[in-house]
Amino acid sequence: MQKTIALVAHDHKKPDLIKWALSHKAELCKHKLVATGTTGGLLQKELNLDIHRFKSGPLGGDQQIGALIAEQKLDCLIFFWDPLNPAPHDPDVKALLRLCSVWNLPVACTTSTADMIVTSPLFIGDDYQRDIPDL
Ligand SMILES: O=C(CO)COP(=O)(O)O
Repeated sequence: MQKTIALVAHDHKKPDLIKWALSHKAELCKHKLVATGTTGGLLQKELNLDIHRFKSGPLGGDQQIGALIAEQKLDCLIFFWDPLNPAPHDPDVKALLRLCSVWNLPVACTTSTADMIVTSPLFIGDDYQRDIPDL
């Protein structure tokens, strides 16, 4: 089943995300891809895939992706945030990660976790239904 996957990386982590996405292009191209602005532009160029680009993270892109989660329109987030450099929009970053926990969304913040998510039979198959809050 086609899923919607969001791809986001902070500036120092963008090379890692591009490398990771190239190595999983065969799986990623089966799904609908969305991204924050700058990340999406780079990925589009490197992967040559159609990617819906939201606003840049500091301009509200993280919040737009958060809204997708709250509306149950997102299936997975790959978010390589930067633990070594402060972001001006840190509250937005925190809010996005918080919503992943609220909605039990599969989220990867490292390449190893991202590898495991997109190669998991639970991700690739159609049967797995994650629990979502009954609010
Ligand atoms: O800041 C970001 C995520 O918090 C990413 O935004 P960009 O993809 O526009 O750089």
